[in-house]
Amino acid sequence: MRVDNSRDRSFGRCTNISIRNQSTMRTRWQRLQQHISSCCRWCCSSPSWPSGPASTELRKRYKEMEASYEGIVTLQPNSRGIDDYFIKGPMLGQGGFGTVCQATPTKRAIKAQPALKEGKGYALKRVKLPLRDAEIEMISKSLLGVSPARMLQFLKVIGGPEATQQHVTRNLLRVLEIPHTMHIAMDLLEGPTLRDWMMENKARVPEPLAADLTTQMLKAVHFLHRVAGALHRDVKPQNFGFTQALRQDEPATLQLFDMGLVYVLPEPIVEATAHELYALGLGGTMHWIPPETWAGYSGACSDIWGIGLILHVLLLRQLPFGLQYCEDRDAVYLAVKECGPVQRVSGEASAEALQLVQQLLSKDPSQRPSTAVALQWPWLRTAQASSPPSSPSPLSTSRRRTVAAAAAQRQVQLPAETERWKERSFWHSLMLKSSDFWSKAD
Ligand SMILES: Nc1ncnc2c1ncn2[C@@H]1O[C@H](COP(=O)(O)OP(=O)(O)OP(=O)(O)O)[C@@H](O)[C@H]1O
Repeated sequence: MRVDNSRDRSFGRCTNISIRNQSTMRTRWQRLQQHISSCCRWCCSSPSWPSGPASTELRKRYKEMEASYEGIVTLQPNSRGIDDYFIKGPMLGQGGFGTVCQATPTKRAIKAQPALKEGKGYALKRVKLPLRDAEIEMISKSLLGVSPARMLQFLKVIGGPEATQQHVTRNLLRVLEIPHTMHIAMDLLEGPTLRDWMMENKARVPEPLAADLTTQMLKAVHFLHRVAGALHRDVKPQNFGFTQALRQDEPATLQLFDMGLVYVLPEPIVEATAHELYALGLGGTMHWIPPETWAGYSGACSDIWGIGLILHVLLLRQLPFGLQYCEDRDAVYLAVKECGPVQRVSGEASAEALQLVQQLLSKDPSQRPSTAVALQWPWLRTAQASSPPSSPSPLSTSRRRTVAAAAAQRQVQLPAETERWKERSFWHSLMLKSSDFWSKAD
């Protein structure tokens, strides 16, 4: 069914946007929202796997996929554990949903997934699965919503070599430790996250570099939409990372990682579907959620909003719409709901750069350029051609990121108590995790 946006006029003009009717999914999602806050309190105190339909289906799906894809392993209780597959190293980071450590694959892991290389370091994310069936249904919404064949297609794309070329961190092996843990082995990002880099570099980013980073982010999202056929739903600086430690005068490669909220679509996005919205409910990280997602809808154009916000921060060192003043969910919701066009701050960025920011941050998602259109934006080309290639300045701390190094960077960079509240809350918004949002949800 195609409908206009009349169901929620408060979010502005959304004419000509088709919304796929997924009413059953929506009802299910609304029901599941009651459980969202408890997602952050997943625990594995009970040794038994829940026996409801969603968990049975999930296990069945994994078993089916394991049989035809080397990127999946399921481990039964009392059989082998993750330690038979990876030798764990230092912690790399902790998100709201998982902890990530460095790890090298054992022969067994390489046998399971030959793309893993002996002696090479990978990032291993450990996610505790919920024990309640409703929560399993919620986090597996995407997995259970498409056919196993389609899901396999998606996993193969994000585990394949093209992902690396297209600025997406490869997900190589998923190990489901029944009953309670999922491990995901990814390529290791050796440089800082974009958030850590932005926090260390206080100056505004020169336009050629901002254009280069924006192009890389757009390419990543374009690949996810058009080739992998999925929506990311959590585009923010915390989810982009540099593949290598940053060095003066060396170009830096940015990659999109953290597929935790990814929604796999039945088919890849094409230009004709780039503005379709799907009733997926509310999801993402507070300050980075676009207007239509607050109203329960997301589409490819919703991922564009996050890139617009990042570009705004790169160019102007602040979030638009007064978002940096917003400390809670209601304030963020109101700021986005009431937002108008991005204001031009004269002298701070070129008119051409601001024009792209304004388009990416159109309140009406149908007015946002698709990734294909944005990648052709004249400013992205002219800005990069206008000066010799610039590179992001290296961070002062350790080249290889470890939790200690990242924490040290943050400690050094977080503004002191005496500094303005505005700036403190801006940095605070960059530190938020998607789970912080949910834990504060009603
Ligand atoms: N491939 C990787 N290479 C290096 N470090 C990584 C990698 N993936 C994740 N990390 C580190 O682990 C941290 C947490 O990872 P991730 O963002 O995937 O967790 P999350 O629980 O989904 O987070 P969030 O709650 O923000 O969505 C990241 O901020 C990053 O520092």
